[in-house]
Amino acid sequence: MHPCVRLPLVASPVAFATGIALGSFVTLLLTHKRLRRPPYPASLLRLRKAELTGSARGAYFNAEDAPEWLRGLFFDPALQRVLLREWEDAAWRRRAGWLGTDLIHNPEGNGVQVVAYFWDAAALTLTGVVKFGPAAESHRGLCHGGAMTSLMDDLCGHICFFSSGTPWCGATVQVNCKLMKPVRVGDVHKLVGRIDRQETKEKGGKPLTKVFISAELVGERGEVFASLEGLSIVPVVMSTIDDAVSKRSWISSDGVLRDSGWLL
Ligand SMILES: CCCCCCCCCCCCCC(=O)SCCNC(=O)CCNC(=O)[C@H](O)C(C)(C)COP(=O)(O)OP(=O)(O)OC[C@H]1O[C@@H](n2cnc3c(N)ncnc32)[C@H](O)[C@@H]1OP(=O)(O)O
Repeated sequence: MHPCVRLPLVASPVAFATGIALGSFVTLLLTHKRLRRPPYPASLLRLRKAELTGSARGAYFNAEDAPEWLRGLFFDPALQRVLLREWEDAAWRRRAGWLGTDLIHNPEGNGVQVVAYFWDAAALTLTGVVKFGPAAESHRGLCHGGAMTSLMDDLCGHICFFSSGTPWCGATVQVNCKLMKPVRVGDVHKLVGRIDRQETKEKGGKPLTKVFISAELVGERGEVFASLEGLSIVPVVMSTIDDAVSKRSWISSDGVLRDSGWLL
């Protein structure tokens, strides 16, 4: 056979191997690039609180989305804006092992929503902007009492975590909620909670702290719609998964309290 005729037979395994090598190289490059890509949305890792004013800036709820009477929270220097990655970044939330959407912090939700939390570390006070959507309805045009109770449970858990250096350090064990006025679908109210006192004692050779929490859901004219007397206990290990997400810590800078999940 003429050597020219045999050439493709010899060349094809070489071309095949070269293709494989090239393909692997490109895949490696892409993977490497993906691993090195800054966390999404990258801007949320860098922005100072004062810059979180408009939706173009990244967070799903900002000063310009808030009613006038609550806008000051976004600019109060005593308050840190809380940005947890699992609330803001749905793709990361799925990748990191969450199974669904947060009952209270779902950007796409239309039930009861805390759309922004602000932490005052000196006063141990947590303030939230709360929206009540149509999925929270029970009586015609009015919200379900469970919407207010879920809200209070969320505050109780978070106030305990924000006041501590590590996440998932405790558990809410009591949410005693007083429902005082009907909340209308479409209302936007302010939630204010605080740590009233803490009692530490020894249990099984280890310290156990009871954190007593109170809170109110208030309207624009100061009317109280619901109140809370809550109790959390610390430490309690709630997560059964031992990974980097479970070991997150707080990053406090430029008026923002972020979880270290933004770095994962
Ligand atoms: C940096 C990144 C951060 C990310 C943060 C994400 C945040 C997400 C936040 C999400 C937040 C969302 C919302 C959420 O939070 S979601 C979590 C909702 N909470 C739960 O699911 C808790 C369920 N309960 C339990 O699992 C157990 O009860 C635990 C494990 C907590 C305690 O069982 P354990 O067997 O270990 O303890 P113990 O029974 O010896 O009790 C110890 C002490 O406590 C007292 N006690 C107990 N229960 C009650 C009670 N009901 N009322 C009054 N007191 C109570 C008890 O009398 C005793 O005191 P004393 O009698 O010795 O004086």
